[in-house]
Parts: sequence; structure tokens; C-alpha cells
Amino acid sequence: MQTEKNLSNTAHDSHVAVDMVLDTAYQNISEAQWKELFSFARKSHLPEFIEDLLSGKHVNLSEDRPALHSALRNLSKSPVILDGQDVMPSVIKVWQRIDALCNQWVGVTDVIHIGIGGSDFGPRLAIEALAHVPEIESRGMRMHFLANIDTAELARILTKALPHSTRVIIVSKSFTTLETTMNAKAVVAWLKDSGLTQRQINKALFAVTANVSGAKAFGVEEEHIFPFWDWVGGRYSVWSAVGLPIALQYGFKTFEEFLAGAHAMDLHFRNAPLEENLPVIMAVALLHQQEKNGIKSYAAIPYADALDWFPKWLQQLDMESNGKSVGKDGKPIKHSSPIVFGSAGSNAQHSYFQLFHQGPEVIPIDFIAVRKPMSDRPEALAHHRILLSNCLAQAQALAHGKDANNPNDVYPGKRPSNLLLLPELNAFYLGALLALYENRAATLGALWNINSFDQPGVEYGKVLAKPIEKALGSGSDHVEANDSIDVVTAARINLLNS
Ligand SMILES: O=P(O)(O)OC[C@H]1O[C@H](O)[C@H](O)[C@@H](O)[C@@H]1O
Repeated sequence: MQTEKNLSNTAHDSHVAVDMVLDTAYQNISEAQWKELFSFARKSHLPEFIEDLLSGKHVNLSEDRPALHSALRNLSKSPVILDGQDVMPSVIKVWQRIDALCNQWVGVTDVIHIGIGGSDFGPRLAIEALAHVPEIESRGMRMHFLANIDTAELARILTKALPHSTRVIIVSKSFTTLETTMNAKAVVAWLKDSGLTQRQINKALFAVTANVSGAKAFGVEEEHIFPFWDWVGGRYSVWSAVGLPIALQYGFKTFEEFLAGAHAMDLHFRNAPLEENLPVIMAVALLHQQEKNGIKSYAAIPYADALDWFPKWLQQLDMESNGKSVGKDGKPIKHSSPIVFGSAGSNAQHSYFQLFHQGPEVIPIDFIAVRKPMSDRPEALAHHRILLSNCLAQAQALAHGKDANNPNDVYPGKRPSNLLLLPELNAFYLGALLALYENRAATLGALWNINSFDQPGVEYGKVLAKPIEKALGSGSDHVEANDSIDVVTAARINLLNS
């Protein structure tokens, strides 16, 4: 079996960092091409960018601030200077408060975590991912995540939660996100309707935010507010008190391990030469596929059911960070984020893998596998072996393809993929995995000349929703088009109001 390149492993095919193996053999990139890619990265001043990012320079140019989420997992506590001041004392203070809170919550049956986007995906993913790790003891609270403004999610939660032993955490960097504040009001009303006194409600209500005055104005007591800072992007915020559910459910030590894995990955990102640097290798490989195959999308398929939320978290990370058409200088750019999608394997094989194998487009894939089964029961070992063999088989089939007389049976092959192998799934390696992808997104942004830390494109729709909501609220089915509502939308409003 051969692809373009002889598929015997070359120097750039297999790398280890933080005990994770990245195998790029099926990327089909020659030695000379790798060299060129790393040389391009150097010409693009990537090493300087990495240093600027991790040392607190204002890499978020449009908002004139740093993107210092790495400080939130800096367990070495070494000073991180931002505009002349060490941020670590305030970070450490929040860690201490999280730790203390874990000990205070006794008899809590339900936690309702209200937040959306970056205030939701990270903790939701971590709670799911660590739920079945045998070494991690869960405190057994029902951890409910409430994001959607659609009341279906709210209703589902409120039928299960026991109001007198529920705690509510409102998580919003801005504390102005409509979905979150409305859901929070609805949950407070439910507590009231369930007979809780104002004092009991105050006791139940907590907030995590960069807008402390906003949370206070909402009615959260100051000592129940866990702050984070404007230099932490929402989609990079799970390392802050946004990750509170991880500590509350699995203990502060587990939360620390999660941070430790991410910190280890940051150290690797900062210190490893580009040629051995996992986030960089993954980024330049994607760049190569954009140049060579004009790829427009890529998939992340974790062969671990516990990581089913990972692709959703990754979608926001990659597409909100790098889904842009102009560079830092405001000029059009050649490449930006492909469409990202994925879900747990082997389920995904039974859904959209047909397109990977025989569709007209080349879609690079990150196969993410875990070496250690989630349990050592005999049936778990057998299941795990089948899971891994499927993962390996899919990558091989995609790389080599298959000839046949019947065109229907032809697999074109040369479909690139990475294998990322975690030694086991625990808090440490989950942290390392997320930080790997965060650093990869930042690297891609740097190579594409994109500011990965703002998201101006999400605002316009929110602005337009306001007059539309007003028109829907009017109940009139004679709404006319105006400056903010066009003819099509006016007709749709009239349809809904009729
Ligand atoms: O945390 P919040 O301020 O409530 O923001 C929640 C989300 O809102 C917007 O959709 C932003 O695009 C996201 O980046 C953010 O994560």
C-alpha cells in the first residue's frame, strides 16, 4: 500500500508532548514540504507571536488587550506581568475562593449553570468528559446546563431540580447576554414560586463574570461573585471560575489537574522548537491542506464517547476565533478557518463518513483516540479494542483509497488525517487537549494574519433582533419594511403574527 509519499514514518510523522502522541503520517507531507512550512512559519514571525501571546502583549489589536488565558492555568504562579502589574495574585485569590466554595456546598442536590457560548461549552464538555473516569469521584450533584433561550431546556431542568437544595451559577463575561439574563430571571422566579424566601434565594445565587457591577445590579451578593478579566476571551474562559462546575462536582484537586495539563501544554508551546511543537505542527499541516487541496472544512472525531462535546467546543474556538475575511491590517486574507465539525466515533462513521471516503471534497480529519479503556472490565476491553481498530481502519482507508472496476466502489484515497493519541482520559489530559487546540487556533490566526481574539461578526444579528422582537411583540400582521426590517423579514413577521 502506497500513497504519494512512501508511508514509512518520516522525521515529522510522530511527535510526543505532554505524553500525547501526534502522528501525521497520513498527512502525506514530504520532508521538503514540512521544511517549507516551518520556514513560512518563521518568516511569519510565529516564534515572536507565541512569546507575545504568552507574555501578555496586546495581541488582541482591535480591543487593545492581551489574550492571557494561559495565566489562568499558570500553576507555577510565576509572575505574569500585564501593563506593569502581576496578574497572578488576583488569579490565585480566585483559586482559593473556588477551593473554599467546594468545601462549603454540602447537601446541594442540583446546580443550574446558566451561560451560553464560551460560558457554556467548556464546563459542559469537562463535566461530561470526566463523568466516567474511574479515578474521579463525583459529588453526585445534578449539574444542569442552561444555555438556550428556548424554554425547552429550562423546562427540562426545572422538572428535575429540587428548588430548596439547588444552587444557581450565572456565568457571563459581559453579564449583558440576553439569553443568560432572561434565563437567570426565569430561574429566580421559579425559586420564588417554589416558596424560597429572598434570603434563601440570595444564598442560592452565584455569578461568574468580568462585569461585577452588572452581577451586583442583577441581585447577586458580592461575596457570591467570582470575577474574571477582560483579558480572558469568553471561548478561552473555562480555566477561570467559569470552570467552577468542574471543581464543585469533581473536587478542587481535579480542577487543578485540568489546569496543570493545560499549563504543561503551554510550556511545550512556548519552549519546543517549531518542528516539534504539536500545536504548530497541526496548524501548518492544515495550512498545507488549504494550499494543496483547497480544503474548506475539517473534522475532529474523538473516538471516545466522553468527548462528544469536544467538537462543539472546538467549533466556537476555531470558527469564532478565525472565521474572518480580513487580516489584522484590514486587508483581505487568503485563508481563514475552515468549517469545523465532528462528533464521537464510531457513531460518526455511521453518519457522514461516506462523504469523507467518496465525496468530491477533501476533508482533513483529526482522529482523537485514548489508549486506556474507560474501565478494565473484560467487556470494556473488547469494546475498546473495536473502537480503536475502527479509528485506525478509517484513517488507513482514507489515506490509501481503493481501486475498483465499478466507479461506485472506488475510494480515491489521499485523504489526510492526524492521529492524536491520549494516554488516558482524565482531567490532566483533557486540559492538555483543550490547550493544544487553543494554541493551534492562535497559531493558525498568526499564520493567516488574523486577530483570533475578537468576534465583531456576532454583533450585527443581535442588533437586528431587537426591532424584530418589538415587531413580533406588537402582534400586528401589517408590519411594513423599514430601515431595520426588510421586505422578506416583514412578511415573515406578519406570517408569525397572523
Ligand atoms: O459570556 P457572555 O458575555 O455572556 O457571552 C457569551 C457569548 O456571547 C457571544 O455570542 C460571543 O460571541 C461569545 O464569544 C460569548 O461566549
